[in-house]
Amino acid sequence: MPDILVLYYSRGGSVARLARQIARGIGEVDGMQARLRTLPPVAPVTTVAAPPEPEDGAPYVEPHDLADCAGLLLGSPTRFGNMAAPVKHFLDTLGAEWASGTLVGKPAGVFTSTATLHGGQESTLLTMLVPLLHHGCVIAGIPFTEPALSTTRSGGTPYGASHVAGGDDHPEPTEEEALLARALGRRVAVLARKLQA
Ligand SMILES: Cc1cc2nc3c(=O)[nH]c(=O)nc-3n(C[C@H](O)[C@H](O)[C@H](O)COP(=O)(O)O)c2cc1C
Repeated sequence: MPDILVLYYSRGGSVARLARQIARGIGEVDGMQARLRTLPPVAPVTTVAAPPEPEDGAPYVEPHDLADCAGLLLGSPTRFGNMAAPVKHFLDTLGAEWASGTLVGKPAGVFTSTATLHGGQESTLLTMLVPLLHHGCVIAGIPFTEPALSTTRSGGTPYGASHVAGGDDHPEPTEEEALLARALGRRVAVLARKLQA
């Protein structure tokens, strides 16, 4: 069974921690496992095209990761109500994958982190789904049958998993944010297994 790709960019660690919860959820589904991959930063003036991979944490994504995966979870910090530039930059390199239908029929979900409660989580999550629709992904959100979706006082949305880091950028998800991130990971993994059957 191919892996579920959990691909994210994170500068301060919040999105990375959500990614780990999502990976846990994927691992809770029999026969499924997560492949964690990250993205390099971009800069207005680039002296090194691809900075060296960080020594700890997930390696940088490679094109074959998209081809190999049975499903995809895509994560980004919120930047002005939208995804961060490294994620958009990566998506903009996927012309060949779009043309050959690499992601067609694969289940996909999204996740984000913000500083503030009403600072654009939903706009970020929804706009991250748009390119995934162009790629033919089968979109998965979080249904309200997950009780934490109705009780959370911070992150966690029907459009995807999320975390509110606050003004001090606290990266650790709350219990409910973590529960909902795991639920999204499980859901994409279960869907991938069914779609492959
Ligand atoms: C340039 C920039 C723009 C940001 N825009 C928003 C925003 O629109 N709404 C918000 O609540 N937080 C915003 N933030 C805060 C980040 O979304 C927040 O710190 C997030 O948790 C970072 O995730 P990370 O720790 O994985 O890098 C912004 C941060 C930066 C650097």
